Amino acid sequence: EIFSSMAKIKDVLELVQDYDVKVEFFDNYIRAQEQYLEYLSEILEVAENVDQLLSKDLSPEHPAIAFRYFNDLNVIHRLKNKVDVFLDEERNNMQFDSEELRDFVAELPTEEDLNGTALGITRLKASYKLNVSDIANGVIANRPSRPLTLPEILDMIQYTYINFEEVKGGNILKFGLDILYYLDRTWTQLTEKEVAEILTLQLKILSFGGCICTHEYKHLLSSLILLDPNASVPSNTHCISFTRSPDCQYHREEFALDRILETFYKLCRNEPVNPIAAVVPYLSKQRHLVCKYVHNNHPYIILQPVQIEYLNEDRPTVAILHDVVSRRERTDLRLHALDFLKRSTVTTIKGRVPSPNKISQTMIVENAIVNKYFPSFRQRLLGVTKLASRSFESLKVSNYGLGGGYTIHLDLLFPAVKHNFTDTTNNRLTTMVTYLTDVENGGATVFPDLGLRVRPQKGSALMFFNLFRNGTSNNFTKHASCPVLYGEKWIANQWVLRNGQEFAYKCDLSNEW
Ligand SMILES: O=C(O)CCC(=O)C(=O)O
Ligand SMILES: [Fe+2]
Repeated sequence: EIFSSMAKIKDVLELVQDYDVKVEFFDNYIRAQEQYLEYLSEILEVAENVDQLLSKDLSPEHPAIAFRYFNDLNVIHRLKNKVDVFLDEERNNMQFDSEELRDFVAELPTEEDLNGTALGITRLKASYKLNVSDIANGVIANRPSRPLTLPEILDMIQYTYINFEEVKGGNILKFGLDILYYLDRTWTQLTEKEVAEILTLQLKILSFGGCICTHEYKHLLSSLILLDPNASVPSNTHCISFTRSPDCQYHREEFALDRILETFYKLCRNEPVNPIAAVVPYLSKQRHLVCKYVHNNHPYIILQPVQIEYLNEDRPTVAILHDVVSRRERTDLRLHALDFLKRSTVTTIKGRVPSPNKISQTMIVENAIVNKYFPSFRQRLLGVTKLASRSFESLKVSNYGLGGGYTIHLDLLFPAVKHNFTDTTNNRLTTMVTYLTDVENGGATVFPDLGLRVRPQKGSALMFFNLFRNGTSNNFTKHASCPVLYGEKWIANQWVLRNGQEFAYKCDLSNEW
């Protein structure tokens, strides 16, 4: 009882005064909890959004849908710092595992992923001549999805130009401008703020292209200033070399590509192309091309011979080996690879960096593992090619990403010595690209010089010889993977080195097969 003693009443009041400090603590605590709850409800909102998309059975193999997922999930990632601060201050007395939340957030797509996705879409647009209205309407490869909202499109364009300096390219500039012009023409109820945003982006892109003195730039600029006199105007900081005409008409024209790129893209779109003149004499034999069954008396294929389909008989030999990987092996290889996949990299003066030419993740399956877990696959390749097993490299499994592909290249380990006739380096004699999946749309392997296009067929291997008999590089084998337009592409590459094949493939001084 307190009321019956004045001394005790005073005591209580003093106690409350002492407690002020603690009140501040509670105040902070509650505010932090409120922020945290706010953060969690933002996560929930995004998760519900994604859930709703997923429940409509919309596949992330659809580039526009993938962009939308990433854009949504990135919202959570951007709040990462908030949750980190909260968790670090140990004010979390929530009923769930906060480390788990931290791990979850760390796995979500970053700005770099959004940049990569947006660039993937620009690559698809350029290589497959996609039309901007389709992209804006969420239609890719005739697969529909919900039209992108204006903020989503603007986000997509913004993300395209993050790290722009590193990815300079006409098609990338053209992508943003094309979509913005499309928006300009089609959006009827844009707010002033949205128009200003579009104008700012247009100016920014034009300035990337070094076009700030043009009539067009000045015109856009005056419209922007009218809308927002305080607008911060992007200035020309990057004057890049591909501005073709002084009045910057490039956004209305297609970029001129060099012949080989042009051929590459045409092959990707399955348009007819002619092989280069130098290989025409060797292609004449194509009339006699055969499709044959081979077992070479090899125990693994004697009961189930392998069908070889020649696409080019000579200089270089290009063939498809049908059904060399079983369904079980294809699934097991993919499952095995999944945990180890790493972004394909190249070595530069700055060390190993993500390869701009190969948009995929890869992993190596060592020979011991291949021989133990995938013996039939290995044996079938040995049986059909009659090559010596000691020169088989480890298997390299790759999975391409969004808009992922591999630009034109030769499969040589030592490109620097490719014209040296006294070359004794142990280069790659044979490539076998084994397709572990079909690809719904895109993702063909193409040979621009030969005018050849090979559509991935699960279980089959595309085989070609990279070297002439004298050991020098056959540059007609340059090849590329078209970007995956829709679906998923998994391959396993089996390279076979030259040394050790002296009996299987005799060498001589000729540069012929
Ligand atoms: O993915 C493809 O179709 C080709 C792959 C390739 O050329 C390579 O990995 O060297
Ligand atoms: Fe290759």
